[in-house]
Amino acid sequence: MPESTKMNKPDVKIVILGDMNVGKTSLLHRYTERKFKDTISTVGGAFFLKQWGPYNISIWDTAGREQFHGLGSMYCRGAAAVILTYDVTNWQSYAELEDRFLSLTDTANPDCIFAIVGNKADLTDSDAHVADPEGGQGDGSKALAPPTGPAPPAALQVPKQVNREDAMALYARVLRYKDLEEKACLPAGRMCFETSAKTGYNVDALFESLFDMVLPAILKRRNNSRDSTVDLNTLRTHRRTKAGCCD
Ligand SMILES: Nc1nc2c(ncn2[C@@H]2O[C@H](COP(=O)(O)OP(=O)(O)OP(=O)(O)O)[C@@H](O)[C@H]2O)c(=O)[nH]1
Ligand SMILES: [Mg+2]
Repeated sequence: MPESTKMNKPDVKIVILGDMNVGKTSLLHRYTERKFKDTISTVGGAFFLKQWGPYNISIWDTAGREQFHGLGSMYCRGAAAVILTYDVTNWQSYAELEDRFLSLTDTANPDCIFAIVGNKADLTDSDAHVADPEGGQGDGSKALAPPTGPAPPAALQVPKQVNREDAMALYARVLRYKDLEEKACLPAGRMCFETSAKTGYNVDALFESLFDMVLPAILKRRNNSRDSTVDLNTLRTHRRTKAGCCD
């Protein structure tokens, strides 16, 4: 049975946002199916459930197309983590994150975690052209990802328009937008990733470090709901006592 059909209610939610064509769906395919396959532009949104230890994590893929923009804040409602994705060869896709997508995260959890992800690193970076040697099966087991051949000659590489420093600067601005103290948050170095859905470069590292980072949010939610649970036995005894006027 596929992993996604035997799952229960999700404990926590992660949302992938970003402009159309940056590779959001491809990142999710790469992680869940260990493949880079043809995609069609996402309509609305779709989600995948991942079991991580005893917890169920839902990962929401959203549509980057302008016409679906209004749905973004709905998908972000209650999110414990948001992945802001751009294409490293496209400056506009980076600029759009702040102009168009950041405000959608107003509905996320107050302690939501943000990751900034520059995808399509294989187009610019020969390291990213090599399949991720840590590539796992998506279930925690590790296997070598298929080789992807030699890196393209430098002349065929696309110029990189967005650098890691730009991503780290955006991370700092996101924290300011959220009114969060930089010192109290996870450091930019851990939250900015360059990935390639095509080769698998850094894809497991992205998703699996986020899964670990949202675990405290799950535990907090469980504790809160335990605190607000009413013990029916206590309540019944109390009611009976009151009704009988014996107290
Ligand atoms: N070279 C390269 N191409 C990629 C990569 N990721 C995605 N692509 C290509 O980029 C195009 C868009 O990929 P999608 O995953 O559909 O993009 P998306 O962000 O989901 O787009 P929307 O659903 O429209 O918001 C496709 O042609 C992919 O094959 C990557 O890491 N490297
Ligand atoms: Mg898509």
